[in-house]
Amino acid sequence: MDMDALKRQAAARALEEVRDGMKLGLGTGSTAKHFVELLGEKVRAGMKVIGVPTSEATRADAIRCGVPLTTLDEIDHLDLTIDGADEIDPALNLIKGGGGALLREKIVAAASDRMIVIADDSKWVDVLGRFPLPVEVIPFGLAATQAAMARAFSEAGVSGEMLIRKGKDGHVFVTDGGHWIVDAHLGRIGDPPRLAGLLSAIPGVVEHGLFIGLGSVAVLAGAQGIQVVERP
Ligand SMILES: O=C[C@H](O)[C@H](O)[C@H](O)COP(=O)(O)O
Repeated sequence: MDMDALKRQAAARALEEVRDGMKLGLGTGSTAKHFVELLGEKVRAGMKVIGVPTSEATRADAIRCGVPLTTLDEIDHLDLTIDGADEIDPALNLIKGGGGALLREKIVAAASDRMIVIADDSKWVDVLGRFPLPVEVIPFGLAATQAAMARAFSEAGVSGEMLIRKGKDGHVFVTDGGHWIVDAHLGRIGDPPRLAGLLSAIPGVVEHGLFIGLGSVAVLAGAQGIQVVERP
């Protein structure tokens, strides 16, 4: 089965957790897009839900699929967020932000009672870090911020190249919040909560792609079927 079919299966399984009347966080990326499309079918069949999108791309998808939207200014609490991930470890720590939406994704996940992470099972890893860690930064003082990041990496026992993300057009990638992303190629992150804390303490870092204690359940689709893993 191709990867896209697995992503859709994970999205369909997560949709079974959605109840009438729920306030939902809508994730970003190719897996979350399947969820929004399937949710749109339910809405057209009469289900009443309202969603908060985690990116301008998801906002456009949700509108196209007829999913009613609101914002975290109108409501301050969500029942459930469904989102993809770039890597998931057995503690359900995540790396997110491959699509650049980590900041809004984390704000929305943190405002939710539960977060279901949907993915094909290639995202499941023993140790996070093979996927470059996205760190959203303020362009002002970038060299100083990167130096502080290097110190944080060293304190957390990791190291690796930091690359400023470029878009397909070759220009610096700019997030929905107007910031830049540094992708840190760390290889192996032995202690994700420690690194998360160190990065969060750097003034020029707006947010990082380590999601610690936010994922409640992972729905993983693979050749052998669907696996549902609860956070230990
Ligand atoms: O910024 C993007 C998000 O964190 C995505 O959820 C993540 O990159 C996974 O995306 P995909 O489902 O396309 O692999």
